[in-house]
Amino acid sequence: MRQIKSSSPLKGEITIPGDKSISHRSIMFGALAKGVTSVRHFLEGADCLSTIGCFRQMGIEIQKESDGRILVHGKGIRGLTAPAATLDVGNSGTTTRLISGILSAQNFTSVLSGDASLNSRPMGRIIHPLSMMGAQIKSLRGNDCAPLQIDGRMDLHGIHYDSPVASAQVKSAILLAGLYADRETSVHEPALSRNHTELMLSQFGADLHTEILKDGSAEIRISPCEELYAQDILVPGDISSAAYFIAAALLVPGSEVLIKNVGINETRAGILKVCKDMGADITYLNQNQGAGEPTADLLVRSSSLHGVCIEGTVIPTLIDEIPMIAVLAAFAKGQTIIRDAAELKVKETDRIRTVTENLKAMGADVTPTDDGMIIQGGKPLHGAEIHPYMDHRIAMAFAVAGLASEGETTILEEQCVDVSYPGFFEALHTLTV
Ligand SMILES: O=C(O)C1=C[C@@H](OP(=O)(O)O)[C@@H](O)[C@H](O)C1
Ligand SMILES: C=C(OP(=O)(O)O)C(=O)O
Repeated sequence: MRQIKSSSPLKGEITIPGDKSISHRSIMFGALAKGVTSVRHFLEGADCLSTIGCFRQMGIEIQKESDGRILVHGKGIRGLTAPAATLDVGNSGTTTRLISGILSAQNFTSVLSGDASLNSRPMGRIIHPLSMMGAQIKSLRGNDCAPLQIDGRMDLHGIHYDSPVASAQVKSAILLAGLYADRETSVHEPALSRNHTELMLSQFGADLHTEILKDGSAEIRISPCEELYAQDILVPGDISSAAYFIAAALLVPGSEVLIKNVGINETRAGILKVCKDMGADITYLNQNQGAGEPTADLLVRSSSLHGVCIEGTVIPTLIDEIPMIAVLAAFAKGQTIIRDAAELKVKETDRIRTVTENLKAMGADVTPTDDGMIIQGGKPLHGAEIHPYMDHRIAMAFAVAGLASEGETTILEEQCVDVSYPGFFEALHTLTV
């Protein structure tokens, strides 16, 4: 457990660990490519280590160099070998869903299983479209959750799938299976979800096209692929992790923090737009197009915030940041409404419940709804005992809430932050002394 006290101004600069979504993909696509993929600024969080563990179990050599680079010795698109044991996907939804697309097309059987949270998250959303492609996937407990048994097939068909959710994990699972299909595969999603798979797979040599339709929905097409080719990847800082420092600097009066080299891909940067709409003082410096993913340094100064309405196509671009945004809203003047965010219910926890329960414990006026929450901001918050229920994003969002509240806040299960940000509390501490 970790004690957090109300803080003096945050000052200084910080470099954020690598993006979790991009780190996962660098290992997966590197494993399927011909040659050695080098990954700089890889996130060594528990989720990405689960991905590394799974590919090692399938015969891929992955090593860390003394300069910190991760080298993935890819064996080509058909080079994976049958794992001797169950693949341990830990707490990671991204590992589970993306790898399922790949495993559906292998010439071996595999079983995937994770921790209690992971094994209760919905997998029907990938079982259904992958089965349409001819995949053989069984939920071993018959509840559409992991453990999953995947009997790989070499004869997948290309399909068109109209996805009911804007989910990069669903989209990516289908596109990855589509690499191996007999014809083009396409996915339509109600709003464009994070597009790291499309950007990085193209860089590795796959043929992908994205079309944004008039109503804001998106269609992504992929052609079957003979071979992918190893790449040098530089992973940008994770905007989802930067979110905690952006919020801390905004909330604690007198703060000024420079957050270096943050990924600002439009399909991820919704939090920046929302913060600006709330009145935040954030300046972009050193903008860089870099290796396919745009980055910037963010200069954040404490600001007086006001409530906003967050809904529609912006939701997928900030879905993991909603716990932090809800805390910001509790400190902002006036009402904030978050809607169209029912996906929050199927993350590591039901984040509508865990966010509203913990905000209430700190004295906030918040009402959960079916697809979000309504927050009457501006009441002073007080310290409380915070229950993350092992959800890393809840632990970090409420540590920041504690910095801006009266008295002492206790974050239980502090170690859960290791899923996406090992060293988070120490990093926060360096800015508050
Ligand atoms: O593809 C990815 O890397 C991710 C997609 C999102 O999940 P969904 O696709 O379920 O929305 C996000 O919440 C998760 O943290 C990472
Ligand atoms: C939802 C998350 O991750 P995943 O789905 O990969 O477990 C997250 O990191 O907030």
